Amino acid sequence: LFHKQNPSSMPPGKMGWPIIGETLEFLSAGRTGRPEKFVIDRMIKYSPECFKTSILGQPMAFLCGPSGNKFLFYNVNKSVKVWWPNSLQKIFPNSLQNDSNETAKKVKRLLPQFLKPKALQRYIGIIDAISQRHFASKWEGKEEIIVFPLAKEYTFWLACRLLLSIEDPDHVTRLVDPFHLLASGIISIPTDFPGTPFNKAIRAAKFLRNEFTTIITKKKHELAMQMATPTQDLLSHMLSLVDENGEHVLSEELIAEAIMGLLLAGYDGVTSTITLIIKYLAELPHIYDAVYREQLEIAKSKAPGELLNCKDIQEMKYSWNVACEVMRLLPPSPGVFREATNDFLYAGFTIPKGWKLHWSAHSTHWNPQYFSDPEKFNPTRFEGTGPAPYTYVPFGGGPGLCPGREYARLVILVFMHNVVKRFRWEKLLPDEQMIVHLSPTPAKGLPIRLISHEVTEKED
Ligand code: HEM
Repeated sequence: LFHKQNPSSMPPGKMGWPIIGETLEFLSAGRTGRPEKFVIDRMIKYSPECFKTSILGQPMAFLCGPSGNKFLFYNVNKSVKVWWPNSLQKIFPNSLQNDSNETAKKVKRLLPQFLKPKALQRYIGIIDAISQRHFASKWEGKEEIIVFPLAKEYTFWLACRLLLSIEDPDHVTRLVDPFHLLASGIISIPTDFPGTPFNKAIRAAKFLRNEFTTIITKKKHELAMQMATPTQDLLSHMLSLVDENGEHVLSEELIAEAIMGLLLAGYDGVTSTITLIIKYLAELPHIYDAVYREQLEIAKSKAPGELLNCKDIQEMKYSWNVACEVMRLLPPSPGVFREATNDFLYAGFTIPKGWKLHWSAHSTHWNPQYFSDPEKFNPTRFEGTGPAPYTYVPFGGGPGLCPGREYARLVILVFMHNVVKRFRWEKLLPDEQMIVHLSPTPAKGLPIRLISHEVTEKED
């Protein structure tokens, strides 16, 4: 399929306007909450395997279907390399995604050590404790809340604790807004004038870089004084790495950049998934009931005050299938970009060197060939052997598979446990639209009315 032949035709498709290409169509499909339409419409019109377009200032080929996904997962550093939009490269000049950077490679190799299931097990109790504190201070006693900003707080709070051991609420609050500005400026048209999302993101990145440098210096001091341990959080882990000569492996600058990248990678996707779980559970009472039953069993098995553990998480099978179905319908990460490092043929089409490539989870997640009635919410799709290989790809695949997926799973499941244990809820805006910029978000942040189980039980 992918071997070299005589130059063949370019992929079918439209390059759109000069420079902006089809960027506006791409962004507006997201803005109206139907990002999959950009991909699926073109697959139908041009080819189910590959089409060309021009977005974010670049000629680009979308490789579609399971074979497109697989090709892009496995050919990194062969026919393709990782590429991020120019906006991201300007915000993160030392990004971990820059594969030519040797030290970045070291950080990448280190991440799985901290983020693998075994290493994360010891944090389940902490995640539960923080989650309970979050519900006690932000949800309980309220009749109406807006979910998205609270989900952001929860996710960011946890990341600050698990990656950096920051516990002071004022400190977390000081970081959260710049962080959101950074996240929203990443996929934007890179015009650097005061007031543009891109400009705000660059300024936020500068502020956060300074903050993290201060945190790193403090942590270094604590480690030296044995007031912190190397395993207490990811930062301590990174700071404690020394080579055979006793020299520190990672520079402080790179650690600051790595932490920022990690917070960013983990923050948006998890926040979006949690918010959308609340949305779907409000819309689908039978799904809510099944999740509630599963979580209630686990809650009943615990002694008062006992925190969740690894075994409890294993019991949350149905809840995880629900989360997976949410990520199928509205993938938190819109897919990833690559760049062709030489001319090659794909599915009989010529892809020229320098062209950007994109795999989009929508090309399979919304394809009836792999997911029957794709628009239907059906968590049972994930039972048994589950979806066919390379069709369900919210976390990517192959060597670049997201190293944070287990972390995401724990944070999402602990949240589901604590929320259904306490409440039912109703959407206050039944027709609230979705917007997809980086990750999908309800346009008004998902305002809901909370109904506490205690109240319902008393009324019964
Ligand atoms: C629902 C939540 C999440 C989703 C949907 C998600 C999705 C993804 C995807 C699609 C990729 C790209 C794979 C590729 O290049 O082909 C990725 C990479 C990455 N993710 Fe996640 N992610 C999530 C949460 C997290 C969390 C919580 C962390 C960290 C704690 C994290 C850290 C990373 C890192 C460091 C990479 C880059 C890996 C590399 O370049 O080798 N992610 N993620």
